[in-house]
Amino acid sequence: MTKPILELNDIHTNVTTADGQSIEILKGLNLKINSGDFITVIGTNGAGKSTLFNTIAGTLKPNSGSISHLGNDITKLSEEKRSKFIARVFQDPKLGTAPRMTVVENMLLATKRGEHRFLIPRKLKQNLPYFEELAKSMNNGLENRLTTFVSNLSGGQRQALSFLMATLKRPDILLLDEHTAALDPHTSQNLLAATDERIQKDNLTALMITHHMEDALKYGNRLLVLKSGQVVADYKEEEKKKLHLEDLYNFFED
Ligand SMILES: Nc1ncnc2c1ncn2[C@@H]1O[C@H](COP(=O)(O)OP(=O)(O)OP(=O)(O)O)[C@@H](O)[C@H]1O
Repeated sequence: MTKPILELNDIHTNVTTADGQSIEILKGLNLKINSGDFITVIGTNGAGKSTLFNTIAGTLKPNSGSISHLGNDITKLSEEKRSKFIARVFQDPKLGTAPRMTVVENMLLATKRGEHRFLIPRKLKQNLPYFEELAKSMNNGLENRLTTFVSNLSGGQRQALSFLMATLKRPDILLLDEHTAALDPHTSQNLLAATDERIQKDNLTALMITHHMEDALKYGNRLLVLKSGQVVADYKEEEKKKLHLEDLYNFFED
């Protein structure tokens, strides 16, 4: 059998509060992610969803437990080194892009994720048709703003750019941390549709945190429910297809 692309074993992760207290957020979390999985992740506020992403990305180191990537132990690997194979898109449109650079300059930098990065004007010209095609695929006019400074883009265009940048150099694991939450409903649905299309087309492995149960049901082949720092449900393929909104709302009661 092929090795999981990522495996988390008995992960315990603490965070330090403003008054210096260390509190355990992930409490013995286990998860196996297979190549091509598109997993939607839901759970109450404070369930540990972002802490899970921080632990996967290496922003936070677990107190105990292990993480392996294609069978190799990466528990102690730095965030920078993990960025060679893990890409992340955040909720905040200001994160993940360089505001004083143009759209295409940002895209060129993204082709070197996890490496030393500098801009070569010749490469920019060579890649222009490809970048334009990618921008078009986002269906929000980004292709008409290729030489615009990122700070002048709309929130939706900026998030679409962040998403493209995270996927330009194929990541083994793509982490989408409520990447459409700051957008209006129409813009959000547009970006989600473009996200899904790219994930399917490139057969990417992705985890997507969302507070919208409809989206959690609609997208992906797997649905994970987090509660108090543990996985309390993990619906795969056929099981997920049979789920209804009420089934998910039940997890948010008490
Ligand atoms: N860096 C930090 N410093 C202090 N507390 C933190 C930190 N990160 C997270 N926490 C706390 O840890 C708990 C879990 O947070 P986390 O962001 O992982 O939850 P979440 O499931 O993503 O929630 P939400 O849906 O609200 O984003 C929360 O109580 C949060 O306040």
